Amino acid sequence: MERLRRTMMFVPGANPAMLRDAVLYGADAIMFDLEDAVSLKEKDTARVLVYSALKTFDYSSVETVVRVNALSAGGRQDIEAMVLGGINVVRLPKTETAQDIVDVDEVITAVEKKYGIPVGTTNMMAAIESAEGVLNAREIAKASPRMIGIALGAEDYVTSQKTKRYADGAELSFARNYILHSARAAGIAAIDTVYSDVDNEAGLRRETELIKQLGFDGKSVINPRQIPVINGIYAPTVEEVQKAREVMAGIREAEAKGSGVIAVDGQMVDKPIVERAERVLALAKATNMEVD
Ligand SMILES: CC(=O)SCCNC(=O)CCNC(=O)[C@H](O)C(C)(C)COP(=O)(O)OP(=O)(O)OC[C@H]1O[C@@H](n2cnc3c(N)ncnc32)[C@H](O)[C@@H]1OP(=O)(O)O
Ligand SMILES: O=C([O-])CC(=O)C(=O)O
Ligand SMILES: [Mg+2]
Repeated sequence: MERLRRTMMFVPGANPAMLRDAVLYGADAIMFDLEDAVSLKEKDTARVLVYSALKTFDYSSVETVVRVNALSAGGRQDIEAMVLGGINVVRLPKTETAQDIVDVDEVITAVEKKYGIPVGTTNMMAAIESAEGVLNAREIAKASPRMIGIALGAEDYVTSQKTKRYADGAELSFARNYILHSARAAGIAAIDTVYSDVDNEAGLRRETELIKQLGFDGKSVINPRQIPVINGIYAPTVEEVQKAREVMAGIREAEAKGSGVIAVDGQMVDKPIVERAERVLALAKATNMEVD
């Protein structure tokens, strides 16, 4: 089973208490922020704080991600400190072109070589936050073998589209679908954007149901209260697990009889349905549900 990326929690890099406790809340990934959650005068402090957090705290149960600044705005120093600190993934915000990814890849490679870290150790992802970025998503997703995912950054995106976020998400429909297709075509993860209204649990639920239906792996998160809601929506239900087990038992029986297709509860079961059942069981196992 591929790595779970249901919840990636932003943690402002200049906040020592949040850096210390971030791992406690059950997010699949902790995303240290050196970009928009950090004021200009705190940029250097945040870089040092996140570096020492990486060296001090045990993040082994989660994937560590850092949102760096643009290469022209301190990103080189960010990357050097984070790669040296052992970060798992560098996330480039406001990615516009595949060349942006190639440029960051080169900086990471230079840092890995400088410190004797095997080249390729550090993964990358891109946040896409503009029309240009969305239209180039397909090339961005394939721009480096380090790429593990692409994410929508909807707050900047709607601003650049001269709109705002609405409850039904219609303004994000094209970007979400294009980013999702680009990620799937490249064989990497698709991560949906943050839900900024932290006190609106019903709204978060609606949005998460929608992006799960589309096929996203998960969402970026800004507050610990959002994590159990999203992880819960992504967990398979007991009925889904039961159905998946019936499908697997049925297909084993059919294969024993030399057939590739059977009916379970009046529904046709063939290869893609078996693949989905396997995914449900793997997801159930990964989320510690009882499967057998
Ligand atoms: C458009 C973008 O770029 S989004 C990405 C950049 N933005 C961010 O990173 C924002 C991150 N989130 C936050 O700063 C905060 O959650 C806010 C400002 C949205 C809300 O703050 P609050 O109302 O104080 O949150 P809340 O009361 O739920 O906090 C509860 C606890 O969780 C902690 N917490 C809140 N958010 C986070 C976080 N993102 N990471 C780690 N810990 C957090 C708080 O420190 C608090 O801890 P405590 O109980 O030990 O004091
Ligand atoms: O990447 C995200 O979801 C947060 C962000 O920067 C944006 O929405 O502009
Ligand atoms: Mg943004």
